[in-house]
Formats: sequence, structure tokens, C-alpha cells
Amino acid sequence: MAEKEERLRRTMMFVPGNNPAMVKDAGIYGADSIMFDLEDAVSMAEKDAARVLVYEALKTQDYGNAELVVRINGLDTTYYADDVKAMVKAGIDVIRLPKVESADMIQTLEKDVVAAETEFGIPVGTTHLMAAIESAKGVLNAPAIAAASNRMIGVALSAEDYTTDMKTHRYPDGAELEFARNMVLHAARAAGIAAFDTVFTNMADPDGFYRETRHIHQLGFDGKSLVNPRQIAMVNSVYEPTKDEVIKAQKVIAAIEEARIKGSGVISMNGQMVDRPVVLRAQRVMSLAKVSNLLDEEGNYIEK
Ligand SMILES: CC(C)(COP(=O)(O)OP(=O)(O)OC[C@H]1O[C@@H](n2cnc3c(N)ncnc32)[C@H](O)[C@@H]1OP(=O)(O)O)[C@@H](O)C(=O)NCCC(=O)NCCSC(=O)C[C@@](O)(CC(=O)O)C(=O)O
Ligand SMILES: [Mg+2]
Repeated sequence: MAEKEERLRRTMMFVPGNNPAMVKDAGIYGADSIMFDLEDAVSMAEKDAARVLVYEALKTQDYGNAELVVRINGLDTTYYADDVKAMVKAGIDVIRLPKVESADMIQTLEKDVVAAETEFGIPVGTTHLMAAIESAKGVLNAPAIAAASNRMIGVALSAEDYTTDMKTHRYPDGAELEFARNMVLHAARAAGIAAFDTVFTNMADPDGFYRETRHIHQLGFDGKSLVNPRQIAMVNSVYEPTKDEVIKAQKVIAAIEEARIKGSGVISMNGQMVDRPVVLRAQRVMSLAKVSNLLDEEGNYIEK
């Protein structure tokens, strides 16, 4: 049986919720996920106005196929309850809770989301959740957080707050993030959800951004949180499969199908064993190739 095609989440772009022009145009850049921010990009004085602006945009703007996410204010703030209600009522796809340190925090959010879905006549279970992990405590509890609810679609590392909590700051080689990256990634994989790497905030250092993106791609992250539309193309280029990878993936899928018809789940292809994990990797390559517009209608690689 064919595996269910996974949703690609290479790029999750923060859009300050208090900026009408950015909120309105957020859909034109091609981010896989658009994340409206009601938290740290928005000053206290603008919290209510930002919530109204994002609510209206969700009701009236067409953001195409992008997944729509909102980063609400934290559980310990006076804005949290209004944020949850307004975003659920607007029909947001995913609520991202910042500064998550325990599974209890996700369970509290889930309870409040259920109440809002019920109040606004939205089918219970519609609104998905994700957690931003921004502290040592959050990193150590990442496995429980990732598994806290079956509404969870992902966990994200938030390195700006995390490095502050760790009494360090961000360095070009990223050594200060390796433990947290591996914890968040393993927590996500163990729970069967997506893992998002952190934002890279130095717009003047595209080489550093490229190096970091290659590194987190190698580790296995699904993608990154972004702060600027110029970062989208670079992430996509790192995640785009090469021609050789696409052709090999096609051969693997064809070969395993042939083996399946003959009643076998494992075959040898050019001396290399091909079994289920190899096939799953090949299917992921093909998903990425499709979304990267590398395939024609027959599914063949398009020469550039
Ligand atoms: C960085 C910069 C100021 C650069 O400005 P610049 O002016 O140089 O940008 P340009 O490239 O010149 O813009 C060209 C065109 O794109 C438009 N445009 C730009 N950015 C856009 C965008 N984001 N969305 C839609 N549109 C956009 C712009 O309007 C213009 O449109 P137009 O005039 O029509 O040509 C700007 O990007 C920006 O404000 N970014 C968002 C910052 C933000 O949200 N921070 C909070 C989240 S992090 C955090 O909180 C830490 C964290 O919590 C994270 C975690 O948890 O993961 C942790 O702890 O780590
Ligand atoms: Mg933060």
C-alpha cells in the first residue's frame, strides 16, 4: 500500500501580527507555513490590535495552500486566553505555544482549544498544536512535550531565548545548540511529528544562513522557522533533491513494486539492499521533487 504523502514544512515564516502590509502580503512568497506572530514581535501596546488584524486577515485573505500558524502569547500572560479564542474562531490550522517547558502546558492549551472549538461550533479536533522549546527545562522535557497531545504537529527549537536561558549566545559554528537540536529532533521523531530548527536573524550573513541550513538538513530537521522572505529560496534549494537522488528514488520505488508483485519486501539493486526504510526515504525524495517542481506530468525529472 502507498505511504501517506507527508505535508512539507521546510519553511515556517514569522510574520509580525501588528504589521498590516506584511500580514496582507505574507502569502506571495511561497512559504510552506505562514506563522503570524502575536508574541515577541508585537509590543504590549499593540497586542489587542495585532490579534484583531490577524483575525480579520484569516477571515478575508487568501493564503493559497500555505499552512496557517499563529504564535500566541504564553500561558502566563493576560493575552493568552483571548488569543486562543480568537484564533480558534478564525479557523487557524495550527497554534504554536511559545516557551513550552512541560507536557502539562500543552494539555492546558488543548483543554482551552477544545472549549473554544465547542463555543464557536468548530469540530473538536480541527485545531492543531505545536510547541516552541526555548529553555533548558523545555529541552529536557522535549520528549514528553512532543507526545503530549495527538493534535501536536511539531516542535520547534527557539535559539534566541534558549541561548539566553543557557547564559550563552549564538556562535557561527552553532556548537551551543547541538544538544538542544538533537533533543528536539529526537523528541519529534519519537512522537512522529515535525521538527523545526530555529530562526537565523543575521540578514547580512547569507553564507552563515546557508551553512546552518545545510547542517540542520543533514541532521534531519523538516525545516526552519524564518524571519524574512529572502530566506525561503535558500532553504528550498538545500531541501531540493538532486537529479541523481530523484532518479535513484524512482528506481527504488519501481524495483520494490516489482518485488512486491513477486511477493517479496526486499530486493537487491546494483548490489545494494533495498527494503522498507530505503523505500520510505525514496518516497520522501519524490515528495520533495514534486513540490520543488522537478517532475513533469508523467513524474519524470525535468532537465533544467
Ligand atoms: C528581519 C526584518 C526586520 C528585516 O527587515 P527588512 O526591511 O530588511 O526586510 P526586507 O528583506 O528588506 O523586506 C523585503 C520585503 O519583504 C517584506 N517582509 C520582510 N520580512 C517579512 C516577514 N517576516 N513577513 C512578511 N513580509 C516580510 C517587507 O515588508 C518587504 O516588503 P515590500 O516593502 O513590499 O518589498 C524583517 O524581515 C522582519 O520584521 N521579520 C520578522 C521578525 C519577527 O517576526 N521576529 C520575531 C520572531 S523571532 C523570535 O521571536 C525569536 C524566537 O522566539 C523565535 C522562535 O521561537 O522560533 C526565539 O526565541 O528564538
Ligand atoms: Mg522566543
